[in-house]
Amino acid sequence: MAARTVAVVLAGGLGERMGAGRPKQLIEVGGRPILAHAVAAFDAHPGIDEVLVVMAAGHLREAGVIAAPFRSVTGVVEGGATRTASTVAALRVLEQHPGDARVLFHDAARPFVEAPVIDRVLAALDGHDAVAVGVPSPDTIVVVEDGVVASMPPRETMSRFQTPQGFRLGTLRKAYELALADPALRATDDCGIVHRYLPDVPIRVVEGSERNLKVTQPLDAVVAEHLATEDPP
Ligand SMILES: Nc1ccn([C@@H]2O[C@H](COP(=O)(O)OP(=O)(O)OP(=O)(O)O)[C@@H](O)[C@H]2O)c(=O)n1
Ligand SMILES: C[C@](O)(CO)[C@H](O)COP(=O)(O)O
Repeated sequence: MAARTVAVVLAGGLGERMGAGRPKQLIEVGGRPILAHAVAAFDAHPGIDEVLVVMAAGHLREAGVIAAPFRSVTGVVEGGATRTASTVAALRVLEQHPGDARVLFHDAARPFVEAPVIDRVLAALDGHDAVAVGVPSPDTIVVVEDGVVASMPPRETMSRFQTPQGFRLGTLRKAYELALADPALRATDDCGIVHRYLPDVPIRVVEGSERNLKVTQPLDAVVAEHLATEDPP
């Protein structure tokens, strides 16, 4: 199979912090589900060949209906109990793709990812096997241990990670192979897996966007509704 560029939209979570009684990616903002916004961003991007949706168990039919209008969606598959397990489910579906394929993992909970951010990730994958998206932190970030400050990294070195995170598929496969053999595996994202298990692989960080927020708690849904209805910048 020729190397393609695949966007995986991770929608396998249950949205417990949102407390909406159903996965937050099914909630509507600006008149359509959060999941539809995220899928639409990749479907419309000329650099993306296909989109794979990973959905929470019990909600595949609903996700299928949402994904149906998008021509580049090639599948809606069931996720796992953790974000990491949902990525593994996607990697299984992508088994036939060659190692030099480009794959972008995006949180369905980030409905307003913009084309320039996707452009930057794709461009950086020409020179790097792993790419993250980050924005500067307006707050001072500290490491807290046992309720006291253990260290205060210089703020200008701090970046808040967003998605999509991009990889050459072979590199991500290798990182996950090592991760899955580790009984102490814990990670909040796919770059975390590469950083921990393939520490010699540089992870290029490109500029994200403040609009690319992750809808996590009820206040985020209010902000998202506002962003969905305001005029584009
Ligand atoms: N088992 C999981 C958990 C999370 N995700 C996805 O990873 C993204 C970021 O996760 P998060 O914001 O934590 O979503 P939830 O897990 O749904 O939220 P919560 O932790 O509040 O339950 C979301 O798009 C979510 O659907 C996933 O695909 N599979
Ligand atoms: C991948 C991520 O969005 C980067 O900020 C974040 O780590 C996801 O964390 P979550 O706990 O699954 O929301």
